[in-house]
Amino acid sequence: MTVRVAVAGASGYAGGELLRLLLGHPGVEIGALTGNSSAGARLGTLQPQLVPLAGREVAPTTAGELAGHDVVFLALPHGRSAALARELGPDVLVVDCGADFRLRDAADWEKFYGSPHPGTWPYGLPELPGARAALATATRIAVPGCYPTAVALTLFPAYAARLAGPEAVVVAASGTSGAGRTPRPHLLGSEVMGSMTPYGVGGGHRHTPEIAQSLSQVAGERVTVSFTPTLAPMSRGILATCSAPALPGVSAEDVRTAYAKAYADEPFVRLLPEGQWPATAAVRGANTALVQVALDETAGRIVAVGAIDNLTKGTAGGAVQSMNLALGLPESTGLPTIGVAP
Ligand SMILES: NC(=O)C1=CN([C@@H]2O[C@H](COP(=O)(O)OP(=O)(O)OC[C@H]3O[C@@H](n4cnc5c(N)ncnc54)[C@H](OP(=O)(O)O)[C@@H]3O)[C@@H](O)[C@H]2O)C=CC1
Ligand SMILES: CC(=O)N[C@@H](CCC(=O)OP(=O)(O)O)C(=O)O
Repeated sequence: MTVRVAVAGASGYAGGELLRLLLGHPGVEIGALTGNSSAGARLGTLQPQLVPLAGREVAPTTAGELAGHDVVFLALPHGRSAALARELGPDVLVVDCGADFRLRDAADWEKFYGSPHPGTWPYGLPELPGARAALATATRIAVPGCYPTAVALTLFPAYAARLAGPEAVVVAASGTSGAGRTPRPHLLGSEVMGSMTPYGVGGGHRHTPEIAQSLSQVAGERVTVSFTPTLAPMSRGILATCSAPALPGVSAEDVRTAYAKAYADEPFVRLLPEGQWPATAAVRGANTALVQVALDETAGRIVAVGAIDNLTKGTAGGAVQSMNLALGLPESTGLPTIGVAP
């Protein structure tokens, strides 16, 4: 089976990573590549790493250009997906890398995105309990945000096993590609190199409700999250340091056993051997999450750390993984698990 795939937002970081992965996918033929300000340019001038597509012209992002494909990936700014998706038939698999359809709670959406709630699609994080069944029959998929992917994979086993109390604390560092390709002063090399700084502090980051949504769903109760993102001087990668209160009587062995059980059969999540902690360099370009966990007995907290590549497992790799499930293909098809290090 070969499916014809279009990528809207092909000139951006997420679109570029999607195309890198799709070029190595044996069941895919790459159709339309669309952009906005870059329409009319050759892709090779925008994404020189995508050598086989260098001569392809970027088309404008319209429903007409995206029609006639089996799968359409949307890698567009927030708010641009709903209108396009409505014009693509119900039989087309639409995989949205943006935030528009991730949140179930309309009030959360309106508070953090400042616009009417566009709706909710099946959430493209296959490792979450119950997600694979929903994705197998989906024709619309909401790819999680990069921080929410990293945090959910790092913390959910503690909630699934009922080991943690409902107040999670997360500090996560991201590489600058997480902010997209639009030039902004705080992303200048001279601002980022040799420096780290937090942003969205105090519950203001729009990924806070998305993280809480996943953890609450797994926990079966409302989990609150204190989330502090930081910008790190690297192009790719997220390192999420997460903790939650250990419930009374929970032992280090309980914690280790819960994580080992959760990830025993997962193709893309690896619980590291005891004592080894994740590093972003090890997952660069791979659809892998590396996770480690410990019980801090003095503080009474479960501490877990996860590393992903924000553009691979955090966006494009997760999107292709979900596409595979929705098309009935083996979930790992076309997805690298080997990182590029150093
Ligand atoms: N970067 C990341 O790590 C992650 C990104 N995402 C999501 O993926 C989506 C794309 O992000 P990213 O690739 O980083 O962003 P970029 O800024 O790198 O790319 C944005 C893309 O959208 C196009 N675009 C810009 N404005 C419009 C418009 N008005 N109408 C149609 N197309 C437009 C751009 O086209 P042109 O260049 O031609 O103007 C470009 O192709 C976002 O929703 C983002 O939240 C999700 C998880 C992680
Ligand atoms: C470093 C950086 O700026 N990261 C982005 C998150 C990127 C991501 O996952 O985003 P979406 O929800 O936009 O899809 C941010 O904090 O806004």
